[in-house]
Amino acid sequence: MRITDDILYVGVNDHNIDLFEGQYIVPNGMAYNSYVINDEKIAVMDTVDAAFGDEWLKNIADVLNGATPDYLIIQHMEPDHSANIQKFLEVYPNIKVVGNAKTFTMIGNFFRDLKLADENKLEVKNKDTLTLGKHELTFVFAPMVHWPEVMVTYDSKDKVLFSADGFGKFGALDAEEDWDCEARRYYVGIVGKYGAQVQNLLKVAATLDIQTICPLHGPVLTENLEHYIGQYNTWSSYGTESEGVMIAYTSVYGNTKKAVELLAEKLKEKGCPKVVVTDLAREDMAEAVEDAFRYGKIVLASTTYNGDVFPLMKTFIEHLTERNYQNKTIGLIENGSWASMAGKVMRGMFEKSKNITWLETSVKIMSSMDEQNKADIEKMAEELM
Ligand SMILES: Cc1cc2nc3c(=O)[nH]c(=O)nc-3n(C[C@H](O)[C@H](O)[C@H](O)COP(=O)(O)O)c2cc1C
Repeated sequence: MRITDDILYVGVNDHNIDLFEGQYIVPNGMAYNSYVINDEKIAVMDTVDAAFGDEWLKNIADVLNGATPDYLIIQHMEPDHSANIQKFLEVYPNIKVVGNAKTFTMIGNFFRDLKLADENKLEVKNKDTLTLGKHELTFVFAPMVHWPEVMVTYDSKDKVLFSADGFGKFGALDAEEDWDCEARRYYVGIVGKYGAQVQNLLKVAATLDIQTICPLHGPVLTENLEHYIGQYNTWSSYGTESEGVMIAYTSVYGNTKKAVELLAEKLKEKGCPKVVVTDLAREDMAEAVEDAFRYGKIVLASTTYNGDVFPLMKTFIEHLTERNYQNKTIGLIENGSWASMAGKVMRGMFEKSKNITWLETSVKIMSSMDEQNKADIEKMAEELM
């Protein structure tokens, strides 16, 4: 695949993957992207997952027609991108691996048998440039987006931003699917905690003339870049992407679920633009977490369980607070049969979260809804509109 006259795609699709990063289901697989910049000097941008080393090397050889690369640029050290440095050196022993000080420390720690000679290393500092001929590359450090050694690379000739894991998504490149949905699940799940760092990077990106974004996962972005950058701006500022309400619940015997259904019905009656109801025991957790970040208003409804909140709700809230959940309006529905604790625990879990607005109305059910609960649900729906 040709991206510009001189930039070629040499990545791979993975349809064998079980879980991405040990926890995310990827029904449409995963792509590990890699690119060749073909100039007087030839640079390869990142490697791919260990399982695809041979396929990747073949892709490179196919586009190089016998030429030899000069540089292997390592933007990010997660092994799905860095696993084949050794393999690459075995085929091209005279190349220089380009990275920063943190990259080289991580190479040593991840790959104990890989002894990089000084002549195989080119250490760069933030904003350093590397000229390949017509192409001048600028390395922009992006610490904690989402690892400390991450750097992105800007090619001023073709106006391409190689964005490391930024602008990536789940799904192999041969899968036809909506970008926003799987890019949001990827972003919130994997980078969500580091909104402030992404905002810093977006500020630098705004100073560059970018016509193409080449991420390490997901499709190369060539059109409508304002949309993708706009989405990243919303996500990283913990803004509201879509109007509506998300209701996440757990229920053992179905009484909390009934209250949730009533609330959803009331909201729809009142014309709420979107009501998303999520059963935390049955939905993909990453999908639920993604929705909680997407909407500005959420309602958490949970049973009390052994003097605590139901475990799946606890896990869900931990997923939110761990990712710096903020700027949201939250309502609570709790249920207990003798000493309800769920509401108190749920609220307490957001103690350190910034800019949370609590609905005035909360709903406290004793086993099953009574008339007061129904009236409160009506009031809660009113408040959410
Ligand atoms: C294992 C277990 C532990 C529970 N612990 C408590 C508790 O500590 N306090 C309480 O008030 N209710 C407790 N309950 C009862 C439920 O919270 C209560 O029956 C609630 O109404 C269930 O709502 P649901 O119909 O939506 O499942 C417990 C239930 C189960 C199954």
